[in-house]
Amino acid sequence: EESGLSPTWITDILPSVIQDLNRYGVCVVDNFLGSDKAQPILQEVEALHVRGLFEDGQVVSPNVQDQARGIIRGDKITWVTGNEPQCANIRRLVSAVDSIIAKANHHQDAGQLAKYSITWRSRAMVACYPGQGARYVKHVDNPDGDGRCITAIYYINKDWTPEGGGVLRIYPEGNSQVAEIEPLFDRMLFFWSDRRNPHEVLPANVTSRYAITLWYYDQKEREEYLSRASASTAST
Ligand SMILES: O=C(O)CCC(=O)Nc1cc2ccccc2cn1
Ligand SMILES: [Mn+2]
Repeated sequence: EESGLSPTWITDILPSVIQDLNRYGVCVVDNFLGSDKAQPILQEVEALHVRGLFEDGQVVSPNVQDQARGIIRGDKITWVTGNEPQCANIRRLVSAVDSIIAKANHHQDAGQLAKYSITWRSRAMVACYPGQGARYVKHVDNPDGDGRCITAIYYINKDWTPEGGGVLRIYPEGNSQVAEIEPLFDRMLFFWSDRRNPHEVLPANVTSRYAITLWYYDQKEREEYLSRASASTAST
């Protein structure tokens, strides 16, 4: 794949990613990279963890009512660009996801994806839920138009069982169906980042529930958000 051409597997899964996002707002791809490529990614993440690079997520919410509810998220996170020396395999994952998102965005049958121009993405957020019931309360990733249009989450939990917990529950807007996504090894998940997909992480019992998240930005929404933000700081 280093030739820069997208591997055939990327073009093969593209239609189902586009179709599922348009139809359900959510898309799950199992055996995304194949275990021989997924395993080294897990090892890099475990190495980051062993080296103590994970910090507590936002342990207590800035606003009071959330504080009254106690911890709103129990994840520990670290951000990587993928260019760090020990993250070569994470970088391969990131470039594979970049390629899928770019091709889907420009595909002639992109549907709702066509209204976005996805020109930017976040760094990779590597998260670990340390077990003992760690969870993330129901929330929307992008409730107020900060530019994020697609959330991409890659799970790397070997031999996951229901007792392990840590299921991602998505409540697709306008749909009575709740989606329960098990954080399985080498599973890739895409969903719209806005209010269409409130979601929560149910209490995790396994020692470490790992996931790598990327957020993709729509250029127009991002620029409008930044100009609003700068206008508000200018006026203060
Ligand atoms: O790991 C999963 O299955 C998803 C967890 C999740 O929703 N994480 C998450 C993490 C976030 C960190 C900072 C700001 C917003 C955030 C929104 N969501
Ligand atoms: Mn989220």
